[in-house]
Amino acid sequence: MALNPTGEQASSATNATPYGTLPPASAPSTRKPISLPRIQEMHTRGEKITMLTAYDATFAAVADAAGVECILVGDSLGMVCQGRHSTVGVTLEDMAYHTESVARGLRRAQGTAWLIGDLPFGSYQESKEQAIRSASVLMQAGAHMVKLEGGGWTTEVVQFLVQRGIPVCAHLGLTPQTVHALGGYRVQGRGDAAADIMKKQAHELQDAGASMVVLEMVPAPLSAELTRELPHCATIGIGAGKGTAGQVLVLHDMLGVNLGKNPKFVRNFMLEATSIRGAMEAYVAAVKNGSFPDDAVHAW
Ligand SMILES: Nc1nc(=O)c2c([nH]1)NC[C@@H]1CN(c3ccc(C(=O)N[C@@H](CCC(=O)O)C(=O)O)cc3)CN21
Ligand SMILES: CC(C)C(=O)C(=O)O
Ligand SMILES: [Mg+2]
Repeated sequence: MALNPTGEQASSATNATPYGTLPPASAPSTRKPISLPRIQEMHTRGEKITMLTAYDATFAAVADAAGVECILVGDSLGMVCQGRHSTVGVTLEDMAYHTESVARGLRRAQGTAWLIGDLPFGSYQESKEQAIRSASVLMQAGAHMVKLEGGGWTTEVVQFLVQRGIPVCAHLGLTPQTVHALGGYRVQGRGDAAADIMKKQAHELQDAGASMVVLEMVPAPLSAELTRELPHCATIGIGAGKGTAGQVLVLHDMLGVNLGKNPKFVRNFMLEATSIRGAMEAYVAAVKNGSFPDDAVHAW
């Protein structure tokens, strides 16, 4: 039986290719594209936002069909696709290539996901002007939003991009591009002093117009507090407990395929599914109903 790219049985053979049957180009989409106002509304209502990384057209289309609302073309591709030990070596060209592939996949599948492109190390640190040049490359590759790591010095960069019409996702806590300065992939924001700095940075980023912020390896009480304190900036947690507006995982991690040891915040959703699409659906369901992440495993 022919399968279309989203893993469903094809209903007609009108769009057959040697590799399977594509949905007809004219098929009306029943879902509305995810927009920034929709993400804001989910945050306001407390409906959990789901995000997964994807690096290619097919996985992006399957994640979209599984109901994942946001797809991040993460610079984690440097680790999971390129085999690096960190994300530091990833270039803007690499990010543009994968962003274009994902954007094409979503277009072909008539996907509705919100597409976020990660600005890689070295592509926004030099100046606001460098940042907007780099962000433009990812937007022209098909991203709807760009993400950049760090707080404090990034505030004016975020404001510059947002004022020029580029939606921005910030990223606080463990910022993998600065792993060498942080001394390893470890929890951030522990203790009152570090928590106060993160809170200040998060408020500045919201005020600068960041409409999302990834909180990576942050103590659960701190990320829950930030989520309540930032009504205009949806918090997306990874190893940050269940109190955030949404969750993100690296695609390969949640499918149980890896080159080494997984971070302990990862859950392998293939163990409760019989297909990749099923695993993604299980992830969406678990985030929506609050059963992922799990308090015991994901508290720092
Ligand atoms: N496959 C993959 N998954 C990710 O979540 C991920 C990437 N790659 N690449 C970019 C960053 C790097 N991240 C990482 C990488 C390693 C750990 C890790 O080893 N954590 C250990 C040690 C914690 C500690 O020392 O306190 C853990 O047990 O969670 C965590 C996050 C998260 N991101
Ligand atoms: C882990 C997420 C948040 C990320 O930045 C990436 O995949 O690069
Ligand atoms: Mg990243």
